[in-house]
Amino acid sequence: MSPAPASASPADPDLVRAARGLPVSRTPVWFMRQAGRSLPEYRALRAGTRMLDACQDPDLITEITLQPVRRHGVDAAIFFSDIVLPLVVAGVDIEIKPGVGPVVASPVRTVAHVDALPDLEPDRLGFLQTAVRALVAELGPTPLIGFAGAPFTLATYLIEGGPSKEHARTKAFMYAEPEAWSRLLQKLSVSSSTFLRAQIDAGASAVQLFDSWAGVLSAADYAERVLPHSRAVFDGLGERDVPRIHFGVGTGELLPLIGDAGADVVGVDWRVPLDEAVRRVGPGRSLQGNLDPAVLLADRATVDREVRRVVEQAKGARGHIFNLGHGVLPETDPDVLTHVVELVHELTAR
Ligand SMILES: Cc1c2[nH]c(c1CCC(=O)O)Cc1[nH]c(c(CCC(=O)O)c1C)Cc1[nH]c(c(CCC(=O)O)c1C)Cc1[nH]c(c(C)c1CCC(=O)O)C2
Repeated sequence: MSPAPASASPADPDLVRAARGLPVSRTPVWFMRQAGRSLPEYRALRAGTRMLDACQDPDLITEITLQPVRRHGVDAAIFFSDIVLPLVVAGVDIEIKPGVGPVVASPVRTVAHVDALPDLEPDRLGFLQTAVRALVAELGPTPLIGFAGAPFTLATYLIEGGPSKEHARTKAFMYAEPEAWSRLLQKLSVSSSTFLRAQIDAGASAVQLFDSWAGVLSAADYAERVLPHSRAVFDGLGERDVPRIHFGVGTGELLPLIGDAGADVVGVDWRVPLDEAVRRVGPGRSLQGNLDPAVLLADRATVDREVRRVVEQAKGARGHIFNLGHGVLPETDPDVLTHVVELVHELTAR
């Protein structure tokens, strides 16, 4: 029996319809890192609370997730959390240092370290499901995007012990210990899948898998040593019929492959124009992106010109979700974000 076609009803939000290549009333817009330091109300709410504590407090999660929806009128909320949270909940000692990023107390450097990594017990995610349910009730028709980190990007933090530019230790481990590498990525795929399932089962309408640092790999290494594990994350969602978005930075050479992980939507950074991305990604998938976040720091005429260019270059895509090519920079003026949402809606109203 062939699988049932992806279902969608006219009542589905534009984000879900664009992800499936169906007609929309206007191009949906949201921003990676829309909740966060560009918003004074976020900085006020976070004052005195550590990032990973905030990520485990249902009231804070709910309020922080809603802030950008209220302020900007974006077409989706993204669950406030972090890609390392499933590891933290499982018991791995990780801190998110302000201005640095995730720092791991005991990096994974040996086969024994891999085998000692704790599994994520789904019943530890009650706080997350409480927050998702509260959010879905508050959001009404606005969809909530759930997310997780992809196995490769999570492995870079575990192996390097923190953020890194070259990811040399990660690659060295991948080449030197192929079996342990595969076991590590397999463990991470299970935990990311568990994290996504918890969000979908509590009411998330779409999911995004962040493989932020996959762009440091050659296409051959990505295809052989990474992609199967990202695919396992999506496969682990089973019959849950929500659109799947897959994104990484600097993935120009990987665009023909990334969709094969099982994505309905491929996220593109600012390096590859969307008309070229359509050719590289191929048919049957929508695109998300790809305004350079730094453009938002420029003058209004430049912002408008670049927004128009992105909208124009997306015209050949099966569906388009407007976003930045990576996260909102903390120094961004939030009024510019609101303006971009209005402009995209105005330019694409049908
Ligand atoms: C690589 C990665 C991380 N975390 C994440 C990724 C993948 C996305 C990407 O490529 O940017 C994912 C993430 N992190 C956060 C979100 C929330 C949802 C959203 O996009 O609005 C999401 C989707 C909140 C956050 N995650 C983090 C913040 C800032 C914490 C603070 O407010 O002090 C937020 C709002 C911390 C974090 N966490 C991470 C980094 C590099 C940092 C920045 C450290 C810093 O510069 O201070 C790891």
